[in-house]
Amino acid sequence: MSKFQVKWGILGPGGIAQTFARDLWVDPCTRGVNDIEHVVVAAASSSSASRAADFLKEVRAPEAKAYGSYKELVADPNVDIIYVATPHSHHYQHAMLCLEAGKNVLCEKAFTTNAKQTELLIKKAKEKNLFLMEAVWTRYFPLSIYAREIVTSGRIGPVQRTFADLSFPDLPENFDDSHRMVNPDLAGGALLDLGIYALTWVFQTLYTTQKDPQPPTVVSSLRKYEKLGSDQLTSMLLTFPRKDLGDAHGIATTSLRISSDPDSKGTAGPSIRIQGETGELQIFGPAFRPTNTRLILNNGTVETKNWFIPGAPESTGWKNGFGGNWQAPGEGQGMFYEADECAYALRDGRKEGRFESLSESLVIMQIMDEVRRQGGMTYPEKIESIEFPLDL
Ligand SMILES: NC(=O)C1=CN([C@@H]2O[C@H](COP(=O)(O)OP(=O)(O)OC[C@H]3O[C@@H](n4cnc5c(N)ncnc54)[C@H](OP(=O)(O)O)[C@@H]3O)[C@@H](O)[C@H]2O)C=CC1
Ligand SMILES: O=C1OC[C@@H](O)[C@H](O)[C@H]1O
Repeated sequence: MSKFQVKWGILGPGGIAQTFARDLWVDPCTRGVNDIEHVVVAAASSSSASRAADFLKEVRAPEAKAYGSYKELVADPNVDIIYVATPHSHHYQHAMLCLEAGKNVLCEKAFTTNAKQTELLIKKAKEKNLFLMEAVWTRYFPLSIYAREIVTSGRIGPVQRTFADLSFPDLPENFDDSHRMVNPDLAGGALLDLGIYALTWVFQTLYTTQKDPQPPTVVSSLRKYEKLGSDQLTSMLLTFPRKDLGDAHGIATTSLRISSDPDSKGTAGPSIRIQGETGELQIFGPAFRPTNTRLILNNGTVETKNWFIPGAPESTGWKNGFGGNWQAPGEGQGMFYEADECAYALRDGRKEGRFESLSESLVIMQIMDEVRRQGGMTYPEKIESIEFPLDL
């Protein structure tokens, strides 16, 4: 059988771009995907072509084109789709650059700095008939597909409440003031970086899976990192209106000061609890890359599952410093699941991802705008701007 090949360009050769490109290298057959293949054909650094070339060597794509500017990358006719992996402050400018040049885009989370920017990217993608997807990779995991099926199958009854947390004890020592995780110039803070995953679980279970989903309301509390003004502790209570079932509640929390998993052994219990009238589904592991589930029904049934993420057989495992990015030997990171989704969309002519529509991404950005408004957290005007092009 001939395979559908996707030619990737990487924009911004930083930490996550490296993880993503390593995952593209994993043979799709190891996850039962036999009809597509991924190849990295180009990468661009905003500072130098040699940085892009070093990156390409690291990710085992030494033959790919290395560019010293993003403009050159978007003009490369050999590239099918561009993975935008710069800080979220810059996603609007960089994704718009790609779309204007006629490229399909997978853009890292958070989609943009604010909802207006997301809205304009969606408008541009539609106008140009291009594929656009926010890289909320967790949505494409087999574990997430299972969780959504548990909800839609009715096995736990109508879901009344979902709790989800993603917190890491990184402050004050792990990030200097210029780090993208805290620097307001790079749209830093817990909410846009980590809180989006807690919101992902709340939305997957109370919005994506509903027949006629309505945007929720939110009340929230946000504590700033005194030094810089970005958020370090944010808690959100969302109310999802439902016609026949009554309101459901989602509680999404995030922090850069405390941990979802203080002993790194899971002793603290599930990071996500999806609670229905006849049972609950618990999800274990960091909310962005969970690996275990436990279904507990009111009738006493308990079903536990491990969701191994297959990688290159020779992979010896690795850990990349902060934020719980690790892989056990033989594991992949799991970013290839979202890459596969992009491949199938390009092959089949779809313009958005199946498990998070662009309109849902927009609703989530609107919620994060509202949480920032309630907490009085603003970013510098230049990164909130909708002007394009703008040299940030
Ligand atoms: N899905 C996931 O699991 C993860 C997603 N992310 C997301 O990916 C994005 C990037 O994060 P991460 O890879 O950790 O960031 P890094 O700082 O490691 O890399 C970002 C890259 O963007 C480029 N860049 C362009 N302009 C700037 C600028 N003004 N300041 C800093 N870098 C710039 C740089 O490459 P150059 O200038 O050479 O082009 C840099 O290498 C974020 O939006 C983050 O939310 C991050 C970690 C995990
Ligand atoms: O998206 C992410 O997921 C993993 C975290 O470690 C990282 O900080 C974040 O950007």
